[in-house]
Amino acid sequence: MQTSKIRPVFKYAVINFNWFRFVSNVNNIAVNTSETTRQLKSWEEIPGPSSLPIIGALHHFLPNGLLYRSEGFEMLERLYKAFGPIVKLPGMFGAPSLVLLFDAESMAHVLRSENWMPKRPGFQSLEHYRKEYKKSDGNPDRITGLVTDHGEQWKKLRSMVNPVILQPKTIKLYSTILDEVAVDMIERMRSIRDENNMIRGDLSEEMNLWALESIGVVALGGRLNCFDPNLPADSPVKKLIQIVHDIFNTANKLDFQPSLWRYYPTKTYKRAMKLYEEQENLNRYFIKNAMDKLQSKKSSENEKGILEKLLEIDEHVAILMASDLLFAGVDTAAHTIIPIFYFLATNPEKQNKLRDELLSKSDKRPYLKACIKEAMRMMPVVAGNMRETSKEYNLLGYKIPKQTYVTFAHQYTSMMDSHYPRPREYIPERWIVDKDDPLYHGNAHPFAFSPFGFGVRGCIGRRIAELELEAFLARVVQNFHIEWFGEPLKQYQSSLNYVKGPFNFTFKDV
Ligand code: HEM
Repeated sequence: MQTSKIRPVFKYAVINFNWFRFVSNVNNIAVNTSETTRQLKSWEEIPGPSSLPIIGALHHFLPNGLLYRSEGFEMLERLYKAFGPIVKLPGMFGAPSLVLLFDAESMAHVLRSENWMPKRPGFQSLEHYRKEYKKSDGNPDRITGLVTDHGEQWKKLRSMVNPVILQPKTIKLYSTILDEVAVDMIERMRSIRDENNMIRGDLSEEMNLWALESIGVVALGGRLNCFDPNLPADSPVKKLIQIVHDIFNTANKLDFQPSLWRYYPTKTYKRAMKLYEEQENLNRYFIKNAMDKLQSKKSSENEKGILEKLLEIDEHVAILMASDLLFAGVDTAAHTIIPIFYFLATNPEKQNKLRDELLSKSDKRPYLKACIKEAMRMMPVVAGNMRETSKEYNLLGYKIPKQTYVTFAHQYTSMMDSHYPRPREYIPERWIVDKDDPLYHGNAHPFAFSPFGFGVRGCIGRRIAELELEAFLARVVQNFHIEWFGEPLKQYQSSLNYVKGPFNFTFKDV
């Protein structure tokens, strides 16, 4: 029996078959005995892969099993086809189970009902590092970050930083500098192309450099010089990129797959603690440099950026947020832009249409936004989302206990033809056509596609990410005609959906 056959359903604060060590045992939960509740079908009756003692659902991953050699979208498809819109995924090795939803209305019900104090499970090992392993000031109520805090601590932090980070006026401040980053990246791409117009080396590494340089100007208020052609492999920026990537992968093993780290310090646990510490030290280095630069520069009130404004509120909060932005904003943006290139390369008429819009010099760029959205619908970097329920639910006639992990299969629902006609075709037009067009995106359930999450806990970096992607994509399409050859681009799953090479792109000057 190979545990490597256990593949995650989807992740990033998201989903997996096997990760549920910290949820209360569903059997211990008090059951509401109202008339309606009694009529509901029980937990045991929720359809899903059968579970055997101890090994749970592992046998489904073995040859002839339903989920054999499946992962990501394909695994979701098999589960949906076999069991329908609500699926119970049995836990393994004593871990609790989770409920997977393919029904957009049920997703809406849970997400809206949980929107007061939403709990998105995930990254428990990072939470453990920040709250227990470090024990830096012995204060259990100490705020540790948006990714790792829950309840009142999370709410306090989020309400402190929302007015700064979500403020359209503040975000707009970064449009010029993000465009400068994009222009510099175009230069770099030109300089590292080979005679066939392909990027030498690993394109995903290059896109990570672009993403870090972009988020660096936002989180730290200055350039990190990621595009320096002489950057050594052990430079702080390269180290940070590697560490962020390693953390997503290591956290995936600890937080989403069966692991005994809660009971004794496993090898992966020790590696994770080291990684978290290295990341903390690197962040400290970057933040200190940024703060030194700020001190030597006098800025006027209306020029203040995110770091300066957060520093005025609280230095601890400013440092935490800079760290979280550097963590959450690199791989996500890098592995979103590559699929966008891919869909434009494989749909040259759409690429030409986009270029026409960009060259028209109009201030409004609806097709640019539509091209980005459509790629995110088809190949999202975050496959879905999750909430831990704070109360009991009736979902599609089944009783869902309090403290259940409910996961939303957005990667799948955004590809259902009941929501998006011709779902496997890249049609950016669907996001801009009028209501009477059958492709009109408003015909889809509003919760079928949700790349940045939902509500008060939704992605705080959404506007920043959109601005970065728009600035860079515009420059790329203005400068290059992108082509693709060979097999279709594929994703592999870790905490995020990563695209994997070979990256058979050519970037020809237009
Ligand atoms: C295309 C890029 C991105 C995607 C698809 C994405 C997606 C998401 C999603 C799905 C969530 C969970 C939301 C929820 O639970 O409802 C999230 C949370 C978060 N994202 Fe992003 N994100 C992206 C880029 C960024 C960037 C650039 C930053 C930093 C500026 C960022 C910072 C965060 C943070 C800090 C959270 C946690 C928020 C909280 O729990 O309060 N993300 N993101």
